[in-house]
Amino acid sequence: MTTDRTSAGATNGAGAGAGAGEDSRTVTVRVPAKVNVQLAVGGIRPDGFHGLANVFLAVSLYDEVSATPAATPRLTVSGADAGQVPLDDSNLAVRAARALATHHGLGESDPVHLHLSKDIPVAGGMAGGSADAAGALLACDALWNTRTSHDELLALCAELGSDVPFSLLGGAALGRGRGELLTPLEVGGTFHWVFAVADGGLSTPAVYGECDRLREASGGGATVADVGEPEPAPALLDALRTGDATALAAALAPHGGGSSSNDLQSAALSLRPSLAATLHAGTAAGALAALVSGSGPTCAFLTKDADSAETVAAALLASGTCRTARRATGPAPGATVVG
Ligand SMILES: C[C@](O)(CO)[C@H](O)COP(=O)(O)OP(=O)(O)OC[C@H]1O[C@@H](n2ccc(N)nc2=O)[C@H](O)[C@@H]1O
Ligand SMILES: Nc1ncnc2c1ncn2[C@@H]1O[C@H](COP(=O)(O)OP(=O)(O)OP(=O)(O)O)[C@@H](O)[C@H]1O
Repeated sequence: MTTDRTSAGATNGAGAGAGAGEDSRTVTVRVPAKVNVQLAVGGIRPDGFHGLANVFLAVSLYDEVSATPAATPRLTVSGADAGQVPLDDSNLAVRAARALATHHGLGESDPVHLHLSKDIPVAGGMAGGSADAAGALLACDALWNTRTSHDELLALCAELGSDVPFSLLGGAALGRGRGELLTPLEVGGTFHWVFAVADGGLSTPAVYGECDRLREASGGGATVADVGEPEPAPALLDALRTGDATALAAALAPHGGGSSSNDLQSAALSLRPSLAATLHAGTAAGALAALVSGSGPTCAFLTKDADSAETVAAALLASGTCRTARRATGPAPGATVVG
């Protein structure tokens, strides 16, 4: 079911611009979801974030963000998960538009109607809110003709959230720091994925907190000193560079069994034990590898090709272990103006 929700006063500024009426000048930006093919989580830093070696891959599930001049600020959202998206000032797209306006000293003089057409699962570990933030930045920059440089846009993205710079960049990249310091990665082919979307989301801070709790309980500690510097796996980077799905699958489960290149996987499973059945259903149907996407609860399945992806998606749906199964390929381009 598609819902369309509206909020008045939810975008940049509170008042009407001088005579500005809603008009037909709309800029639309398409932004991809992500899967973390590796998420090596270090210790807690003094600022409360975790140091990461975060290998991002953008995949072909997209949100679209449209910005239109309006008499008063507005935010509307459509899509199957629209009911779960906040319409107030906490919405990341609203925060992004405000951040850009402030950066250019525009104040509240150019109210916009932001519309989010959501196809990325909400609170699913696929950076949906981050995609909307990156999309709103690019759309408002084009609408306001503020000509923000790529580096300035990346800096604004980093202020909005750790995943937001990658949503702007797309493709594949290694994220250091808290995930915001990006180095683009070469990818030698197209990878086919299936994403099993769960009922209900998981909170990202709660999953990081559970990761710390599990580490402390096993005697490993949770600070930088205890955990050490996270590093990307050379075999995983090689598999991306050569476009070799079988080699990438091996790197996603480096020690066989239930091991995962995603250090948050055991925390997501601890908070949502039913995900074990989802992971099992996909591998039993022939997926090359299965892992939790980022902080979850979406589960990601790497498949040999498009036909295998179709088989795995059908089996996941039939298993009753997920709400829906979506097919996608990666890498996908980053935030792009489409209209
Ligand atoms: C799990 C991932 O999606 C993997 O890409 C990201 O690390 C999360 O990125 P995000 O959703 O953009 O997260 P942010 O909005 O920056 O941070 C939300 C919360 O997640 C936790 N957080 C996030 C990133 C990070 N490197 N360490 C953390 O501990 C912190 O509790 C933080 O307050
Ligand atoms: N534009 C937005 N779209 C979706 N959620 C948003 C948005 N803005 C703010 N949020 C809030 O952010 C929370 C996380 O949503 P999001 O879809 O970004 O999760 P996620 O994909 O798990 O994030 P990540 O993978 O970056 O950790 C939601 O529960 C919602 O309250």
